[in-house]
Amino acid sequence: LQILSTDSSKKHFKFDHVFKPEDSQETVFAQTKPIVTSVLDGYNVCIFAYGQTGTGKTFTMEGTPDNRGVNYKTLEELFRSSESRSRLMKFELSVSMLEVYNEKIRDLLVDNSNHPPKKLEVKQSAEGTQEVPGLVEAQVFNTDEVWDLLKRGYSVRSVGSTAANEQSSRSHCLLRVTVKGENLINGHKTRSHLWLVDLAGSERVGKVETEGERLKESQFINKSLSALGDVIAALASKTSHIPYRNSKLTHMLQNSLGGDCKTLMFVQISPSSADQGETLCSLNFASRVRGIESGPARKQTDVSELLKLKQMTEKLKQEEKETKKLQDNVQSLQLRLTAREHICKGLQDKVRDLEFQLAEERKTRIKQETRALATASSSSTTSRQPREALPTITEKKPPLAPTRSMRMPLRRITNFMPQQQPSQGPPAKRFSDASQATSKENNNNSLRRSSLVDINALMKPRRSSIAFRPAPPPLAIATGNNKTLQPRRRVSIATLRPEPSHMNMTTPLRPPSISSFRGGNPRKARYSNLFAPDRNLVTPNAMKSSSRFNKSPVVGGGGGSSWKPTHPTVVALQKKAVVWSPLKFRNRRPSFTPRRASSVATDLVRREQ
Ligand SMILES: Nc1ncnc2c1ncn2[C@@H]1O[C@H](COP(=O)(O)OP(=O)(O)OP(=O)(O)O)[C@@H](O)[C@H]1O
Repeated sequence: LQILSTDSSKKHFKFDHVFKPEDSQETVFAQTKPIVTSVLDGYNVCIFAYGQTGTGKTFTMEGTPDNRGVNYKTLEELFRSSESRSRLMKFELSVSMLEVYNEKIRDLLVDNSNHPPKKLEVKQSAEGTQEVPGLVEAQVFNTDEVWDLLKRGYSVRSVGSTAANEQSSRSHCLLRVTVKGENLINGHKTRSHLWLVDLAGSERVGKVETEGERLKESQFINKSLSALGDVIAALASKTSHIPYRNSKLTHMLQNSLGGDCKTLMFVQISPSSADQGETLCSLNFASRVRGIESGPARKQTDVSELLKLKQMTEKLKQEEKETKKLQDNVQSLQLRLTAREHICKGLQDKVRDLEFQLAEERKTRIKQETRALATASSSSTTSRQPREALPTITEKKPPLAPTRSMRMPLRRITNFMPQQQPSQGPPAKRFSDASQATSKENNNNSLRRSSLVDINALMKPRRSSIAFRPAPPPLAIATGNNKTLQPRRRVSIATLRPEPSHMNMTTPLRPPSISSFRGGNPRKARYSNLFAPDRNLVTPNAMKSSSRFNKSPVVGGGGGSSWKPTHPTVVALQKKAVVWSPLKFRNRRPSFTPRRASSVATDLVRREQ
């Protein structure tokens, strides 16, 4: 492009394409179409129009209903191209419209007539791109919807009348087309943006004679365009710091200006020589933009999907770690449970064995007891004098000289065999109690009666029909302990109560006359002699004429006031061992027949003497 100045100087500018005044919208878009369709391939694309106010930027981008501009034709081409690739790719198109008016972002697709405009800010997303949270993003499926949206946005755009343009754009208008593509073959997804920017016209405040609100708008417009120029200069000079955030416009177009996107800029100039200076400024600015060497464009994958996949992968790894940890815990618990079950099984087996052993022992014990009972029963039938009771008698021997309380009626102690009854306490206990009672010589009669009653009650069930001398324990015999024989001496006291008609038996105090023995039954006489005490050995009780033995009433007797012995009494005292021979009682009643053990005892007594 060659600019002829008034001073005949020429300035040459080199651009990719120079459109002539007669070129149509189709001609302009024909040069634009290759780059806008790059958005379908996953590239970010930015197209913006820069130039002096009133030079046709809005006409180029928006166009008129009868002569539609790049915006509409771009979307029209995107729908057509996506349709042609529908076998390989699936696309979703959505549109956003906003304007930067006096350094404020306003959503053009929101009806703000009834409500104050919502404040929007530029934010950097996690993917590193600049986003405007809250901005309406309307999905479109055909060109009619696109045209309706564009008309609605254009209608609310801030437009004012200036000296240079009756419908001057007082803001930067930005149309953002978001394309989401998915490769139907390999599943690869892309998400890219196409920015179509109609910049507010640069203008010289003094020349356009702006004032008031228009002047303020012009100042913001020039400030933002100056920030855009600084960013372009920085990018061209490849400085380390790019001042994108000096204005909302440059901040929002950060990725489109200096990133890995494809950028196209229209520069509208005025053919009027009067606008030569503005034209040269615009051409110089465009020349700097053209000189920017940005990196190669890069296809934009769907970063959101990538981030989701990355997050899912990390979450999956974390869950795998937790799962492995839980599995280890479960395995450990299973091992512990198995060990516990083993221990429990061992204990159950032991309990079962013990129960079985206990049952066997119970059976054996029942058998032994049954056998013992049978044996005891059989022995009791043959002899009602169980030997089990003998040790009790021998161990608990009564005193030699029983006291008054201990003394039993002679008739009562005759012919009984004390037996041990655990339920009533051992008889020795009674004797022991009685021995304690004997330490008190002056017991009253009531105590004596109670003792007698107890003894009678104790001895009543053991009453035997025979006089019996039990054998001493074998151990006592072996050791020669003579004391084991003393209980025999106590039991050896026997009272014979002959029939009133046969007074053949006598006591030492009342010796029978020889004539009476001779005239009577010789057997009884001999038996009486056996129990006759030694005349030289007499117990104190027996020596007393007033002995209580003589005065003791006859149990079950006639109940006379003064008792007199009506029959002779034979007393075998303990100092006088009674010796008899079994042969002498061979023909007697079985109850009078002494046992072999008794004979042994007798022999021992004899040796003792
Ligand atoms: N190539 C063109 N063919 C026919 N008319 C045009 C052409 N370019 C611009 N115009 C007309 O010129 C007038 C101003 O154009 P436009 O509003 O597009 O300028 P602008 O650069 O957007 O101005 P501003 O910056 O103030 O908005 C409009 O009426 C428009 O119809």
